[in-house]
Amino acid sequence: MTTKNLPWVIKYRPRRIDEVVDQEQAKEKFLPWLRRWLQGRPPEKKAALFYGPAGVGKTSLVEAAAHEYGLEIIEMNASDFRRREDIERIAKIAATQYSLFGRKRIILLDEVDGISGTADKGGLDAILDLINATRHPIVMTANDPWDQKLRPLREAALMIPFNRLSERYVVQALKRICLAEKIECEDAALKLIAQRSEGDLRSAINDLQAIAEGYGRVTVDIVKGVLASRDRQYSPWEMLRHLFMAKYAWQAKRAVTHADLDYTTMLQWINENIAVQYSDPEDIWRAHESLARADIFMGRIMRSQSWDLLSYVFDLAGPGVALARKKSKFKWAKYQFPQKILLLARTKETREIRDAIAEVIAKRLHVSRARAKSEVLPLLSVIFRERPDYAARLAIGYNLTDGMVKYLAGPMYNQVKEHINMLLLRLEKPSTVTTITPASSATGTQKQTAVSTGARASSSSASTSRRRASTGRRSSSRRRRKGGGTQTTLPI
Ligand SMILES: Nc1ncnc2c1ncn2[C@@H]1O[C@H](COP(=O)(O)OP(=O)(O)OP(=O)(O)O)[C@@H](O)[C@H]1O
Repeated sequence: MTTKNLPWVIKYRPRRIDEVVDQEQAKEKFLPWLRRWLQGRPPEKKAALFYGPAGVGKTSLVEAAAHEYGLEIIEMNASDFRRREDIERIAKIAATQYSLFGRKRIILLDEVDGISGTADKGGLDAILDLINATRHPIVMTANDPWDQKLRPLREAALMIPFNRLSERYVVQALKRICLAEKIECEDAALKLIAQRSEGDLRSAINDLQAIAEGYGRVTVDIVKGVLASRDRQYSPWEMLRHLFMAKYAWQAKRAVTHADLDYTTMLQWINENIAVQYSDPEDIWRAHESLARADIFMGRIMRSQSWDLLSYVFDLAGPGVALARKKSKFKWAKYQFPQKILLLARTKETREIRDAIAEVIAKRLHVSRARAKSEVLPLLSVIFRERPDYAARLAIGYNLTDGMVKYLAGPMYNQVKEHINMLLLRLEKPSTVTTITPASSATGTQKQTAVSTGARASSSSASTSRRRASTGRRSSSRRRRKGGGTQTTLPI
């Protein structure tokens, strides 16, 4: 992926310790502890536990320090703590002094508060064993380290608190990104984003990128509009973005419960965008598995009206899909409109055109609309595809709209249109210009065009075009005699 497509939280993450802003107290505790490791004098507490709200620089500080001191990062997160072989793999690494290339290491155990209840007791014990045996610094991160079950970890680690960033620093960070991306950003707009983020720089940067990419600039009005709409409901695109970016189950659940879509359509949107967002086949498989279960519950709800099952749909379609991502790196994906919905829309459009053609035929041939549709329309379609010259006469004679001609002629549309134009030119005075003009009412809801000639034709209204269709040869020839020459209707 080029840096152009990278999420800005990744593109602009700190590379140096001094780029991690507004966390001076944390640095004051962490850096001396780390330096002792690097000087070969491991501190008494072999692990540090970074704790505090999301998006304030806990992981960034580890990464920046590793970069600055040339350390190799070995990283694990909560979902790996359950797999014995993963813990053993990391334990082996922790027990060796140097990496293959002679670099020192730092072990990062992200989100240790994700270890839940007794189910992960084995994982917790394995981490404690790791801390005892390690020959490398271990940094753990957590948002909420105060759970009773994490007590042994708290006791084994140097506790390092992280605070929410102050508004001033968030605004500064956003401004730097605006400059680098050459985006017009109003200071007051950045302030609004910062206030809204409540000290979570990750969420502020994500908001900035979404607004800048969506609107091309960041102004107070735009930010106000976007933030207000967010309090209401998520558009399908916002829902997907929040869902796939969710780090915690509650974020993913919020994305699906706030989607401004009916539940079945929402599942469709997620279904068709999983593979757009995830790249690892196993992640994709897991996400679809969870979504399929959500769909089964949805089916049950529709059949039995048991709406109490809805929370299972939300859990499986939200956290189930979001937390299925284990290996795929986050990327800034362009979500697509579900093809299934597009196809349904197209079918509706086609149905409307067929009805309109049937109406024209029924009036002309004095047959029912049903008969026109089942018996005449297929025949007409064959003629339009086989005999463009004759089709042109029919189109003009029946006063068919451009949409109708397109539907009947299919791939032969251009040929039929050519014949229509030639015919119209022959019928009119040589100086007349041939145009395809709007006749918006011909099929009710659709915007269509009727086949006509002459400069004034564009002003012809729907009712006159219908009248012309029924009065046929006499009215058109009368108009030609009068010298108006705006609409030609051919007999068949
Ligand atoms: N103090 C900071 N200084 C500079 N950038 C920051 C800071 N905090 C957050 N960021 C930006 O936000 C992104 C996310 O930060 P980071 O992953 O370090 O948060 P975190 O505190 O580890 O959050 P979580 O608890 O959710 O893991 C970073 O990539 C960086 O762009």
